[in-house]
Amino acid sequence: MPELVFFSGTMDCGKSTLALQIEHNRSARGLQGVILSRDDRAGHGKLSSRLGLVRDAVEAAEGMDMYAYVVDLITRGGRVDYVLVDEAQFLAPEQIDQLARIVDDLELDVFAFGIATDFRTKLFPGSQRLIELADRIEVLQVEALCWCGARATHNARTVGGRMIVEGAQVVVGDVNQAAEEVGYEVLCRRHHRRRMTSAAARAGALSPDVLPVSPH
Ligand SMILES: Nc1ncnc2c1ncn2[C@@H]1O[C@H](COP(=O)(O)OP(=O)(O)O)[C@@H](O)[C@H]1O
Ligand SMILES: Cc1cn([C@H]2C[C@H](O)[C@@H](COP(=O)(O)O)O2)c(=O)[nH]c1=O
Repeated sequence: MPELVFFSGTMDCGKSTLALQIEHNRSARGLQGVILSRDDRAGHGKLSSRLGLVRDAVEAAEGMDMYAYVVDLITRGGRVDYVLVDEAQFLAPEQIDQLARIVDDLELDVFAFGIATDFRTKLFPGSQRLIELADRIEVLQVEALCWCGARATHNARTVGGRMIVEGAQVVVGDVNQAAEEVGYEVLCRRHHRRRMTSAAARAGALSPDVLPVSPH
């Protein structure tokens, strides 16, 4: 039975790596996938992993009808055995509905990879729709860790290592960015709530009175 599967986890937990592995294993057995991505850090039309692998992908642009794209490919004689989408959090909810229609009407597996929540802990609209529609949600087994050693469950946006809570929902970026650049850091909920990034924790350790921990 074909499925819509949402592989989810924090940033930097191995989602793109798994996407590339799934594609590799299937293509090794002669299966042909449609590989889509949206706003990958490596550029438009790319699917990249921090392990260093990168491959070409179809850019899942704003307004693109995912169902019509696959139907058109098949109508023109192309072979499609499955569909894979990275950075699926950036898709519009209606594009997720189109992915579900690919599963139901074309009977193809669709594998979507993405983070569920943004730097303010709010669901991305695309991820919300995936949670609503997916046959299965898989949480990645390789845990990203907070600086305290606990499992990281949330994504923080940082400038110079300090957590910020204002700004646009979508800002393409990476973890471990140089100071002053906008970047991201994965944290456990406790430290996300306290806005305590690794840099803030280091500063707190140097002068314990700098960062009183709010009980709220
Ligand atoms: N130098 C490295 N050696 C081993 N593993 C690494 C290295 N750099 C990154 N990784 C692994 O890659 C993971 C990030 O993979 P990636 O697919 O880019 O994540 P995601 O798509 O979830 O943001 C890290 O959690 C880590 O396990
Ligand atoms: C938390 C958060 C992240 N983003 C962006 C930053 C990256 O470009 C991607 C996540 O990529 P990854 O492969 O999972 O590391 O999402 C964003 O735009 N807004 C956010 O709040």
